[in-house]
Amino acid sequence: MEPILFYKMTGSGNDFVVIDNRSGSFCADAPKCRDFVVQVCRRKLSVGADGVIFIENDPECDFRWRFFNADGSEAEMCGNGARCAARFAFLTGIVTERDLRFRTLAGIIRAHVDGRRVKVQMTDPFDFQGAIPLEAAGRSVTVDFINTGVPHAVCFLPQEPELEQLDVAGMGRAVRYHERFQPAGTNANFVAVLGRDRLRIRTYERGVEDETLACGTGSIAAALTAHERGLVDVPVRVVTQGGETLTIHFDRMGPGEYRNVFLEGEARVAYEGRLWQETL
Ligand SMILES: N[C@H](CCC[C@H](N)C(=O)O)C(=O)O
Repeated sequence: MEPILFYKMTGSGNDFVVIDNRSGSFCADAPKCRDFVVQVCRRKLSVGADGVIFIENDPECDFRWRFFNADGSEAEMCGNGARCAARFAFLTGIVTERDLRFRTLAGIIRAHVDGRRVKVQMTDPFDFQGAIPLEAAGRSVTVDFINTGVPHAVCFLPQEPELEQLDVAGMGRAVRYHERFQPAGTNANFVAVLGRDRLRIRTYERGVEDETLACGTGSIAAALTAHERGLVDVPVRVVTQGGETLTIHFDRMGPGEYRNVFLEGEARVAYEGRLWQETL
């Protein structure tokens, strides 16, 4: 069978296989698509990634996408993936303008591509819930919750050293699967406030089922809930586990109500690949 062409991209350490699927040859058969994603995301056994992005035709927008986590689950949105998708479309000539729009399950995303830096306007966050008490992994914690395209729980820690030492995989899994957030589950973010303009974050991602080096929608959730608590001003810079900083702009419209949410950071191409079927 023909090798499959793809770009391997990283949005601040959140890494993705990006495929031009305007021919429609993927995703038509959901179980096959899910199996393909799971196989290709296996590190050391195939390309390895946190997720797969398929770019497809759309009647109104420049394109539409379908986003899949490494476990094969399809997610409504991915902030870092959106930045990679926008740059991929510009680099491969799917779009010719630096300002573009694409359709996702969460809604339409606008993006501006400026070299490696990409700024995306997110869909409006919703379902803010403040100060939820939880028993997780044997600890009593309090989390805020907001949906920034996908569901996010945010736990603020008093000091950065506690964040560095935290068992994010263990605590994250306990929050992600907590009954309070079923059936959809949630991503789990652990945050330390570094200043009125900066946060430090570590994220356990639903669908990757582990800590990732960055999470765009999680960084937004942390910025919005920190602002709701009066801990930061706009814009908020979020220092991710991979060391890169994401910048988040937004307007607060009222208690737990945010609009005009923008996520900005680098989206890089690691390599262009030809995927051989034998690793699937
Ligand atoms: N794992 C997330 C989707 C990807 C979110 C993250 N990679 C981002 O950059 O927003 C979920 O299933 O809810």
